[in-house]
Amino acid sequence: METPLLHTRQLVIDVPGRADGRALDLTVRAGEVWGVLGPNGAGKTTLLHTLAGLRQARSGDVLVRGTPLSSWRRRALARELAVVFQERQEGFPATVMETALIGRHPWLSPWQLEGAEDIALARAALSKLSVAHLQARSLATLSGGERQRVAIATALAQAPSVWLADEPTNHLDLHHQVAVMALLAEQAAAGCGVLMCLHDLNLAARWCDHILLLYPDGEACFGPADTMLVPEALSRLYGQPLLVTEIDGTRVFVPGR
Ligand SMILES: Nc1ncnc2c1ncn2[C@@H]1O[C@H](COP(=O)(O)OP(=O)(O)OP(=O)(O)O)[C@@H](O)[C@H]1O
Repeated sequence: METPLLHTRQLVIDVPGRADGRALDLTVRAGEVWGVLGPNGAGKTTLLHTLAGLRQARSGDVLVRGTPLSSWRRRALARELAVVFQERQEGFPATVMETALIGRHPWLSPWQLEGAEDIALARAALSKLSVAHLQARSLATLSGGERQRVAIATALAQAPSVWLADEPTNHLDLHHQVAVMALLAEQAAAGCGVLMCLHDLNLAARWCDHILLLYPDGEACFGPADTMLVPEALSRLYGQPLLVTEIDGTRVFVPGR
């Protein structure tokens, strides 16, 4: 069988003060869209950062194309993995275009300047996220949703094989939430692997084919979306009664009162 884009071996993430919970043997293959669901503090961001090699695991391994993260050179890894962070700190002042071009850096040699092709790819990514008209603007002047779309455009310009996205629909209006979910699904259809943390069950049900449920005590279960997105499991996950119906072939969840 083909080497998966991303997999973990007995991975235990390091959530301070928490027992180990379930060691994860996850496999994200080309074409798959994974949603990670769980209540606040369950460890979704910690998992995503651990998968990206930004945070040390307590134990176990993360492998990209069958090679442990520790064996990858940073630049080569950045050609494979893009991370869309939940909240970004303002770094130095940068324009939208300069930000999108950062996505091209893994593809350039250390002191090489971006070329016409990089600029064209960055512009195409900004267009795809409907923020090309903002390209000369300082990032600091953007709205929350515009900034989120620039972050996703930057990852798109990076042309990764694996997308790790932390609540990618954060700050987005409904139309742009759908546009971003469609973009991630399109990336998967083109051969990428996608793993994202989500709070919106309905977006997860509509767009994800695999789901990981992460519980606050470190327990977890995962599998095909239709086996995971069941009201009993989700009600237990969030400590919140849920009702389910089906519209247009997709499960729709409504909180109980
Ligand atoms: N550096 C740290 N020191 C102490 N505790 C931390 C640290 N980083 C994370 N935590 C704790 O680890 C737990 C998991 O955090 P994490 O951000 O992964 O949760 P999450 O599932 O992404 O939550 P949310 O839905 O609120 O984004 C939280 O209780 C958090 O407070």
